[in-house]
Amino acid sequence: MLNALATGRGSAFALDFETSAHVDLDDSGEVVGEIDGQPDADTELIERCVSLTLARWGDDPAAAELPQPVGGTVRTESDVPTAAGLKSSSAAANATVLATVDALGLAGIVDHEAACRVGVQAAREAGVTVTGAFDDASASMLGDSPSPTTPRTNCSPARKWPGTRSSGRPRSERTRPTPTPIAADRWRRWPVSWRSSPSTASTLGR
Ligand SMILES: Nc1ncnc2c1ncn2[C@@H]1O[C@H](COP(=O)(O)OP(=O)(O)OP(=O)(O)O)[C@@H](O)[C@H]1O
Ligand SMILES: O=C(O)C1=C[C@@H](O)[C@@H](O)[C@H](O)C1
Repeated sequence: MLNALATGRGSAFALDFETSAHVDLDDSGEVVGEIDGQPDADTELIERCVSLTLARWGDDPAAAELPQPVGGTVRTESDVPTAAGLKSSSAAANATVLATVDALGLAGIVDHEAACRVGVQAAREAGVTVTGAFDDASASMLGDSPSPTTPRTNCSPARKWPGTRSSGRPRSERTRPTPTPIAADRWRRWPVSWRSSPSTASTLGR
């Protein structure tokens, strides 16, 4: 294991903890997140994961027809302890992106590496990573049974995608680490795998 904070390059391995996400799409025009057992926790990361995934693949010709204006709910459950140096956020982001892909009817079509990158982007935007933590995210997504799929990278950004609004306390009152400014850099390619049930996806902890 190598921490990427010093050089921007790191490595990580998966632990046998499970994180699950359940996504339901609706016509609310907003994405509302919930973390099981943590009513005051910050849900911005998982909401951004849903929104970015919809923006990336919602217009894919193979995607299910979406409600308009598209929104939804996302709920995570996790065995990964938070704030323990185990990057629970990477597992939550991965599970949420995959559950959203599943809700779009694109499970098995969307490339797992690309899905992982969307979670990393959401983590950057939510301010829960310094480097992007692609090492942690890819270790979580990879698990123990790689299952490569055909890359599908083209989609149109023409549709208006949902913003985010969380239930519960105002953001200012919720528990959240101080965001750290990050430098823009490039993600590396990495094979990943995942397993899921309809609209629900699980990933391993780092
Ligand atoms: N299970 C989860 N579901 C949804 N969001 C989560 C989950 N775990 C973490 N997050 C989001 O990520 C943020 C940071 O989580 P955490 O404090 O565990 O830090 P981390 O960066 O994931 O890990 P580390 O402990 O290695 O620093 C949380 O405030 C929350 O917004
Ligand atoms: O947020 C980050 O950029 C990182 C966090 C830690 O988990 C590190 O282990 C990782 O390499 C990078």
